[in-house]
Amino acid sequence: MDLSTAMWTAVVVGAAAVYWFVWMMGAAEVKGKRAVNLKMGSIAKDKVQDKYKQYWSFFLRSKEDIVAASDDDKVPAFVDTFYNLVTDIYEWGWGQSFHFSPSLPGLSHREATRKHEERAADLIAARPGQRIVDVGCGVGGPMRAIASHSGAHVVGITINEYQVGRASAHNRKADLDGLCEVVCGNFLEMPFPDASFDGAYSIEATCHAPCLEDVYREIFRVLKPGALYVSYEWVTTGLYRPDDPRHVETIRGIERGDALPGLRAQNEVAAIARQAGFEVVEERDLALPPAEPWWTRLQMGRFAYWRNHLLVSVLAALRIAPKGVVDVHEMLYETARHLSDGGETGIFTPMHMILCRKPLLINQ
Ligand SMILES: C=C(CC[C@@H](C)[C@H]1CC[C@H]2C3=CC[C@H]4[C@H](C)[C@@H](O)CC[C@]4(C)[C@H]3CC[C@]12C)C(C)C
Ligand SMILES: C[S@@+](CC[C@H](N)C(=O)[O-])C[C@H]1O[C@@H](n2cnc3c(N)ncnc32)[C@H](O)[C@@H]1O
Repeated sequence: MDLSTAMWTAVVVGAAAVYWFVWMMGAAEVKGKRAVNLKMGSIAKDKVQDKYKQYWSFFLRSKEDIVAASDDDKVPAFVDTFYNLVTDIYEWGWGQSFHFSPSLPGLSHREATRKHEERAADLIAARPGQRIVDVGCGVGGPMRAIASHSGAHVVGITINEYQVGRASAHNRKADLDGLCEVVCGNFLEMPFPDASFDGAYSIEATCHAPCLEDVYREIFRVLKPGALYVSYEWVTTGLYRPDDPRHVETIRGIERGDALPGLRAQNEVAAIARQAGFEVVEERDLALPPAEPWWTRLQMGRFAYWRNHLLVSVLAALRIAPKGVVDVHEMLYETARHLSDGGETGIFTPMHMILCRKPLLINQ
């Protein structure tokens, strides 16, 4: 082989390797978002790093510090920034459903995710002709699963405008835009009339509210009397010891890497729901045995994280992705470690299920 043939062979093989690395290895589990298309929501490319720093210094504080600085009301704006920073990375590396689910032997992650979503629809007995609200809908993975499983009309609300665009595009692509609708708004002040929904659900979303009672009250307001509401809550369990520094570090790690103004304790949730006016029908940690661990999906991807880290670093160096994407990716990697510690030690669950009913007769 002469020199020029060898050089051309090297160029072709190199290009094929780069193509394979970026497009095949870096492809989203659920196709639709690829590494080369990573944006940071509606943040301009040159502002990503600043926005990330602002986010980080806000959530680096504990709940007590946020409250002491009277910064509670700034939480939704920082949660919005968070989702500008992470939405594309989540979609690329996890899929269109931004939540966990128990592993189900013999089923893929995607199938297990779907079962967890359909379970929510079944719990509130969603059916055709009903209007259901999805409180904190992300890019609509659960909404599409629930609408097609139940035949109900689902209206999702998210604080993040970029997610509204993504969710609406996915709805159209899935031919579900007749049954699924997305609005941008704050779930603490929803742009919906009183008693306008037949049911509601929230999947791993209300943990972003500084005060759980406020969001539960708002959901209560928009529900018709007799309607059901189910939530999958992020909480610390009874195994959490606030005097154990390793427990505290795990929980603080989960809070700062997931835009949470302070995790609540599992045994507080039902009392809060009652305080908001609901009857509590059922309450259960869906992560408890016989459920299989939800956190193994995070651990099994160690190699994938390193591959992804390399990929985002290359894309940022080539200025295809914004510079700050590497910081955000690193933050998520750390967060994954804390989440899986939380799962393994049992001090944290992302799926404390609470099923509530708005009473038919309300005592004033
Ligand atoms: C409910 C919430 C989000 C839960 C999960 C969907 C996300 C929590 C942590 C995320 C991730 C961590 C590691 C990332 C990895 C480094 C990257 O290469 C690919 C994406 C990750 C796997 C990413 C995916 C989504 C999470 C699992 C919170 C915010 C209330
Ligand atoms: C972890 S994601 C879960 C999304 C979706 N439930 C799912 O499982 O795919 C949390 C969602 O809550 C939304 N959210 C957080 N705080 C909010 C607020 N104050 N008002 C409306 N949406 C909010 C975020 O924008 C995001 O869409």
